[in-house]
Amino acid sequence: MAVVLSLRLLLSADTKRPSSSSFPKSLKFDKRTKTSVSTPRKGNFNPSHKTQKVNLEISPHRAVSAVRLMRIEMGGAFADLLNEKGKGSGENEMGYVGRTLGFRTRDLEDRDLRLVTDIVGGTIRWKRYLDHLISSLCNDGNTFARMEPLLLQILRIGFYEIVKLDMPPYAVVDENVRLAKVALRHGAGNLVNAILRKLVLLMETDSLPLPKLEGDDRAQARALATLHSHPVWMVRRWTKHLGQEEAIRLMMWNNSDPSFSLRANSGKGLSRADLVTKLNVLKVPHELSSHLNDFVRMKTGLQLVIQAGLLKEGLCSVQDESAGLVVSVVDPQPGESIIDCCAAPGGKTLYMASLLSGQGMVYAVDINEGRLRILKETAKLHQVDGVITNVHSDIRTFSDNNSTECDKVLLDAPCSGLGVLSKRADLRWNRKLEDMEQLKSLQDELLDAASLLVKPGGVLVYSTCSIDPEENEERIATFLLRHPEFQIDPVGRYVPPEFVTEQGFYFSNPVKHSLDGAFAARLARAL
Ligand SMILES: C[S@@+](CC[C@H](N)C(=O)[O-])C[C@H]1O[C@@H](n2cnc3c(N)ncnc32)[C@H](O)[C@@H]1O
Repeated sequence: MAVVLSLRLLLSADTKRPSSSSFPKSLKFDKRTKTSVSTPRKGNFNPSHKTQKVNLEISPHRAVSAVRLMRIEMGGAFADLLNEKGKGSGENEMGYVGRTLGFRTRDLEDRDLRLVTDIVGGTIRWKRYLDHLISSLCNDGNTFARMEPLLLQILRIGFYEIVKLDMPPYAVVDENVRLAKVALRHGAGNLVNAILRKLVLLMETDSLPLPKLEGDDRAQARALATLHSHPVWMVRRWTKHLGQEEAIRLMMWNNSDPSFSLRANSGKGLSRADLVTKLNVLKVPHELSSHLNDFVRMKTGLQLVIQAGLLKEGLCSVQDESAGLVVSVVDPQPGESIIDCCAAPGGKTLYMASLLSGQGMVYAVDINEGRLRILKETAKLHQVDGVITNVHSDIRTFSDNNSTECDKVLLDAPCSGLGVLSKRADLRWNRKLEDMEQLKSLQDELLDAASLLVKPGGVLVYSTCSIDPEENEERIATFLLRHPEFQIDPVGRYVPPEFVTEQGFYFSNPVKHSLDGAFAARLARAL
């Protein structure tokens, strides 16, 4: 469900991009800084597509991937959107190609869509690594620095297909050259040809120009950042906290294909056994979660689940087990009152509500009205709206103005998301080191506000989808200094022992548990 929720969020975000009048109908990209892409509109929205040129020589997945990558880089699209789309997504994507490049290709088939998903996600993840190779193979530094955006995306796609997807190299060269010639101009095609052929030769002699892991810590961090395609600051941080070997394993996890979990929605009367039957009919390979009764894990087949309408009908949600285990830490019981302080888009609220068996109340507070609206609609769809009250507010104002005290309070705080980089392909490039300080002081403020809403004898759960100790253990340590009325309630009674840290916190480690990274502390307020 989180996926469906975010899809809807993303689509609504898409529609809020600058008006189409500011963009030409189709364009050639001159300078990287001046690039624009045509503005998305809702639905199958390109009435003029029948009159647009159709170029059957260009492979649809490459044209769509190139345009999609351009849009992501411009902030006009989200990297994981394609994972989330069902019927009609091919037509929408081709609409963007038509308006951006001025021609369409043949329609996308399901296989093409899967390729687009792989190529877009992979090209984004491997951006630093690919750019290192591309710039090394350009004749001079200026060629790369001044490369127009569409040309760069075509080259990245070609490099990714050859180096990481192991696709037949000369077919990749031909197809990407053709795309550059048709979408840009003849000379661009020649450049793509020259650079990709150099790459193929280097691959054949196993002599890619990659940095060596040598020199001082900084030099090694830079080399690792290129070899595993992450920002240098993340590598330095993880090397410091985890050691180099573990940091490398983490980066390898972040670069691997994400797996997904589905939660059977008991609120709608669907048991996990019912969900398994449906997945078997769809021939989606899956396994039962060994940690959570309502969850199944799957590596592939999400598109099939979406196309079959299971998410749209509210029968199940896409939710990582690591998030489900945070709810286990809260341990909602029928009859309880629970405040979810940062609730939207509602993954945890909805799961908690489904565990209340119709008795009790989850107050879902969020500062973001749009996201909260989605939570409200999904709660209705999931038939758990009877036990959810939506509150649009900043939790700091809410706790100042309300004397409410509840049995349990969940603060699923805004965080760096460093635990979910395998699912969020572009997040590593958007997150900056400076964000960490701001996030930490926001987390402290939200913790203080949330603590006021816990009744004496009640429980406060602080959680993040970060693996960074400064956002996790450190925030709790400083909170406990400010709030001696709280103490750690070890989570061993609520989650399997492999997730319990020495201090009694819940921690899912992507490398160790093959789940997203997540943290939760359960804090009991004195009577
Ligand atoms: C990590 S997300 C929550 C995800 C959610 N718990 C779930 O499981 O789907 C953080 C949320 O905090 C909200 N938020 C940020 N600052 C807030 C504040 N001061 N008061 C209330 N909500 C806030 C954001 O709008 C965002 O929806």
